Amino acid sequence: MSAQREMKEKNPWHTPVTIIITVIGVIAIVALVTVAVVQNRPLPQKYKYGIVLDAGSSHTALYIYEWPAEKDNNTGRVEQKHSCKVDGPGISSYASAPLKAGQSLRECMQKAEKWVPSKRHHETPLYLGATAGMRLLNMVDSVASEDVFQAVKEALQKFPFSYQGARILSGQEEGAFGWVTVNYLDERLKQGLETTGALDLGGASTQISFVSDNYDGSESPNNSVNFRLYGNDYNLYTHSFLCYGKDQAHRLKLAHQTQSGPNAVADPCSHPGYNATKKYSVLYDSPCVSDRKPQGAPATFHHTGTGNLQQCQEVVRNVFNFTDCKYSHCSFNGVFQPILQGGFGAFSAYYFVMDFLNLTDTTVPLEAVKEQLKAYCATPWDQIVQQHPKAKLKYLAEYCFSGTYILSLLTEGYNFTSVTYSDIKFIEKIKGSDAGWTLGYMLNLTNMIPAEAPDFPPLPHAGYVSIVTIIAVLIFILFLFSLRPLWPRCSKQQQIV
Ligand SMILES: Nc1ncnc2c1ncn2[C@@H]1O[C@H](COP(=O)(O)OP(=O)(O)O)[C@@H](O)[C@H]1O
Ligand SMILES: [Ca+2]
Repeated sequence: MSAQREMKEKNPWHTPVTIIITVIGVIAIVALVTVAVVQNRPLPQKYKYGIVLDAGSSHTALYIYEWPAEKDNNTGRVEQKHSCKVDGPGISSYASAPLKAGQSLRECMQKAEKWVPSKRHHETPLYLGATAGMRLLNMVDSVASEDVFQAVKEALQKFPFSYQGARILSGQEEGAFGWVTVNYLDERLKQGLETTGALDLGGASTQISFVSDNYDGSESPNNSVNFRLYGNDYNLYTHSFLCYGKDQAHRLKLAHQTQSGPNAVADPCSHPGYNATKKYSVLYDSPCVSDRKPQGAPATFHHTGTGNLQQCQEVVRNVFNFTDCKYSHCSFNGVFQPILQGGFGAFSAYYFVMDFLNLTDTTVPLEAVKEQLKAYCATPWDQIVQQHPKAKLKYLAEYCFSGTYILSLLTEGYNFTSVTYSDIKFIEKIKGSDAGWTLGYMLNLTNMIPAEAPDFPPLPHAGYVSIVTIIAVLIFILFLFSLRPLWPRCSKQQQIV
């Protein structure tokens, strides 16, 4: 008993000085770590929002983007929170009833009011960008185009958001912002990685945008767009082909086919058994084809299908002009294009069509892709309708053409080969956000991509707290050791006991 008491008395941890020092030390460390944690704890996340309406030639879609409030101009954190497809056709189809263009947007706008927290409504920027459908309407009837914009503007201003305007994007903007979106979402811009090219297929126009080491902008400066993003300079090649979206290209092809016999078209790009009566006035109601209307054409023509891929490829080829090129390299129609470089993301109708045809896998050799398409085109129309009861008939009637057009555009138009075909990825979304020009457009207009690389804190929060804790504990241990002369000597006695 007495030996135990003696040992207790001699144990350094039981002397009043060391007990007090230890308690104070522990309290100090706990306080230090608590301050470090509390001071640097991420605040409850607050978000900001932005809304972009994509007024395409075939339809309008609304996108709501969201990003953490305190990191406006920082990293790749803007995400698509919600999208809404407007019912009905694109706004350019309302040329003769502009008010309806405005009304058509109401439903999606009301949904947007619910998605964006009401206290953020007034600071949420709202943009509408129109693409090739309105470019074409503006070309043939600029008054009608103004009326549509006026109606759209009045409809949008009724909502509590911060309306920032509605306008037609140039083809270059459409191409360049699609490229920004793809590379922003992939975090290639922030990390300064090699960028991905962007291929966008719409209904009325199509865009190709990429960075090539062989292009400095001097040859055909109209195709050049320069960006400085996160401290890197990009010299982007971009071109938009008006009338080469898949709906206008379909008109170009039909217009060409009706030249030879205006009463009937036996179309190798339509399925065997397909049969429809079409109006010339509808076919030629577009500046892309209006100059090709045959003299004295009847009011209608019979459109029937023969389902032959090889012949379809031949008629599709006719929509491109490969003859004159005054540059070192051209794609088609005498348009300059540098040598293709790097990977490409192909989105919008590229994806819709190739996904429907089960052809999004580009590791499948091009020849095998064509074989599959050949079999699809040759399938009788009634069988196609039966197999896809839910698909829209208008789309269904054109997937054979659309697939053929896509392959022809990529290989004969842009010069992808059976080797470089696998550099293309058919994509719909990247990390939950749709690929398209809208995100890039908003990032640009809100200055959300800085020209210079942002400064990052040297350590993440968890690393900072751990280091502070370890250093505090080490200092405390060192302190205890510095008090060693005060420690009673007990170890020998413990051994004796
Ligand atoms: N499910 C689908 N299947 C096939 N094509 C589709 C589908 N959804 C949309 N599309 C097509 O995608 C294209 C979208 O083009 P859009 O953005 O409206 O025109 P633009 O960009 O030329 O102004 C249209 O040709 C439309 O028909
Ligand atoms: Ca589009």
